[in-house]
Amino acid sequence: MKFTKYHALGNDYIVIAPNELDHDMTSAEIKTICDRHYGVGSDGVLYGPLPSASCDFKLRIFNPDGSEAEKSGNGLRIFSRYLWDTKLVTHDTFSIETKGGEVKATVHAEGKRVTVDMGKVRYTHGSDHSLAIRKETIQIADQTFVGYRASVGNPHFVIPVQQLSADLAHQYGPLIEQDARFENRTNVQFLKVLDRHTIQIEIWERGAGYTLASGSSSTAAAGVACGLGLCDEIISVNMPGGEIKISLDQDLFATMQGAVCKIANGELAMEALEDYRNTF
Ligand SMILES: N[C@@H](CCC[C@H](N)C(=O)O)C(=O)O
Repeated sequence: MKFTKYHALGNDYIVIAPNELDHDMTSAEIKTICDRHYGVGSDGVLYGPLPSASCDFKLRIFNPDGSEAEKSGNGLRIFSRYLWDTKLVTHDTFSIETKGGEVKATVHAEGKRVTVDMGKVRYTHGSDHSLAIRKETIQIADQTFVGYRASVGNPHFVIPVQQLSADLAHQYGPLIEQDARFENRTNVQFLKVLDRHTIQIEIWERGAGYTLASGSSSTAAAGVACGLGLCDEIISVNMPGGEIKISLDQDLFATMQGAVCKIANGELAMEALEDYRNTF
């Protein structure tokens, strides 16, 4: 099965075209492909392009635990680069349908940089999209955190802190992701505001774990920083893997721009997709 691997600031994805398989990918296959010992290893699988009734292309996004995500900012930039590299697009701007909404993508510099209109940041995980930003106190193990829900199609819980560390994400991220108050689990960001145009985040991704960067997390964190009146509309988001630029308009429609790098074209042996772990 042919695949292409890319990373966006260290957030790595494997792109698989639907015609590489004679069936829909199973969750066990996705888990194996993403496994860093038994598979190729990645923070997720991008399955597409699929036909779309409303957009130029449709994309399905899978987490390494086999669950399906509504949206992925880095995933969308990577998929746009893949469309460019494989010459499936002949112009710079095109539309992509995801489970979490339709987006417009624009490639620059031969796809090495991509801009995606991520849609509106909403301060809820639910269907009431008119909600104002709302503080939530959450008790996790020995700690009390104050955070804010946000969604750009997929759910996020953003926690502003004074002292930011990767340990916070590693230690509390998995517990917050699985907390019963989040009906569909959540992505988690610890946020430090550096100035009115710069924030720094540490990320725990739903279904993936600690990642070096995340586009939807950057968008959600910038939306919360802006909603709290701590930042203006143009925000640089610093993460361990690098920087993403977010622009928000007055209605909180977000545009994200960042880098994409190709790692490899490859061919996965079908043997790896069999339940290899149970055979010895
Ligand atoms: N890395 C992504 C987010 C991927 C999806 C996420 N884990 C979820 O389940 O919502 C990004 O760059 O946005």
